[in-house]
Amino acid sequence: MTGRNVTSQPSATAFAAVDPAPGALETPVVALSGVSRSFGPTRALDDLSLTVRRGEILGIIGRSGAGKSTLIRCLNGLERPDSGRIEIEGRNIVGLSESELQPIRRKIGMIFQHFNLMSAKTVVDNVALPLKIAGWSKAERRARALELLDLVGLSDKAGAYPSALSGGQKQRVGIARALSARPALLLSDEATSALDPETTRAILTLLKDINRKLGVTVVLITHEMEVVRTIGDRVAVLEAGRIVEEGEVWHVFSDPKTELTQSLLSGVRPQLPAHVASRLATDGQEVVLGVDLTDPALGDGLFVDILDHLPATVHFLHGGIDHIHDQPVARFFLTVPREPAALVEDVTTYLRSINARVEVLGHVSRPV
Ligand SMILES: Nc1ncnc2c1ncn2[C@@H]1O[C@H](COP(=O)(O)OP(=O)(O)OP(=O)(O)O)[C@@H](O)[C@H]1O
Repeated sequence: MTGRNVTSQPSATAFAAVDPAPGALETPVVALSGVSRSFGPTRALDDLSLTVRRGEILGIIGRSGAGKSTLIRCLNGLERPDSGRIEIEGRNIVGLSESELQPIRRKIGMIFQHFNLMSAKTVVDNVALPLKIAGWSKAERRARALELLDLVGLSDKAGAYPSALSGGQKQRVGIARALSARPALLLSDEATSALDPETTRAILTLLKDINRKLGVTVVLITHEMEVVRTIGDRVAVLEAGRIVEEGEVWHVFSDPKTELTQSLLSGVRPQLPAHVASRLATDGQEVVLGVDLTDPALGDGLFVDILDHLPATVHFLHGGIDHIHDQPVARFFLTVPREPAALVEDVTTYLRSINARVEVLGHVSRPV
C-alpha cells in the first residue's frame, strides 16, 4: 500500500508534506459543478459550483439551514446529489458504489464538533482506527498513531481514555485521527464550536500549522466568523444552497458585498454605535457615512492623513484600522453636516478618490 511506510524518525514523517500524484498539483482538490440536492420540497443545494484549491483553507459560512452540512456530506460521499459533478482530486465521485468510494474517503479526514471519539478505546487506538480499517499492520498503525500524537502535542496521553481528556485535547486526538491516513483534504464541521476561546485559538493554530507543514487542504464549516478570519485563506458564503459571495478572507471581510455577508460579519466588523443606529432616520441635520478602505499605507499614517483632510465640521464617530492576514483594512463612521449642501458630496468624492467605499447610512439630529 502506498503512503504507509513508517520511518524511524516519527516527527519528520508526521510533518512530511502530502505527496500529490504527478500532475495533481494543477487539479483542484475539490471541484463541484451544478450540484443540487433536494429533500422533498427543500432545495438544500441548488445548482452549486465551488472549487477548493490545493493547500488552501476555505471557510464556508451561512445561516442555519443554508446547506452547509449537506455540502460537507456530499463531499465525503455520505450524501448523493440529485444532479451535478463532485470531483475529488479530479475524480467524479457521483454515482460511485460504496466500495469505489472507500479509497476516496481515505483521502478525506474529518473532524467534528463533538469529537466522535470511541470512549472504550485508548487515545492511540482511536488515532489508529482508520488505519486498522485500511488494513495496516498493528505495528505500523501504532507507530503512525504515535507520530501523529507527537504532531498534535499529546504523546503523553497515548494510553489515556477520552474521558480523561479536556475538550481541546479530545479535538487534538480527533485531528490526529483525521490525519492518520495522510488525507489530501481535511473537512472540519464546527470543530471549535464546543471549545472555549483560548482552546479554540490553540486548535486553530494547530490546524494552520498542519495546513502549512503537511500541505493538507482544509474546508471548514463554521458559524464562528472569527475562525474563518483567523485561519481562512478564502471564504464562501452559502445561502439557500447557493454560493452568494466568495473570495479571499481579507477581501470579503473588509468589503462584504451582500447583505447576508454583512450581517454574518457584523460581530467581527466595527458597527455603527447603538445610540446612533437607533436614531437613524431619513431626515436630520447630520448625514451618517459608513466608510470601508483597504490600503497598505493605512498603517503608515494614511488613516490620520484622511481624518486631517476632512473639514472640522465632519466628525469621526467610531471605527479604526484592523489587520486581516497582514492586510490593513479600515472601517469607520462619520457624521457630515447636511448644510452646506455641497459638503457631503465633497467628502464623498474625496473618500472615493482614495478608493474608499462610502455608504450613506441615514441622517441623525443634533446633538449626535
Ligand atoms: N435528511 C434530511 N431530510 C429532510 N430535510 C433535510 C435533510 N437534511 C437537510 N435537510 C434540509 O435541507 C436544508 C439544509 O440543511 P443543512 O443541514 O445542510 O443546513 P446547515 O447549513 O448545515 O444548517 P445548520 O447550520 O443548522 O446545521 C434545511 O432546510 C434542512 O432542513
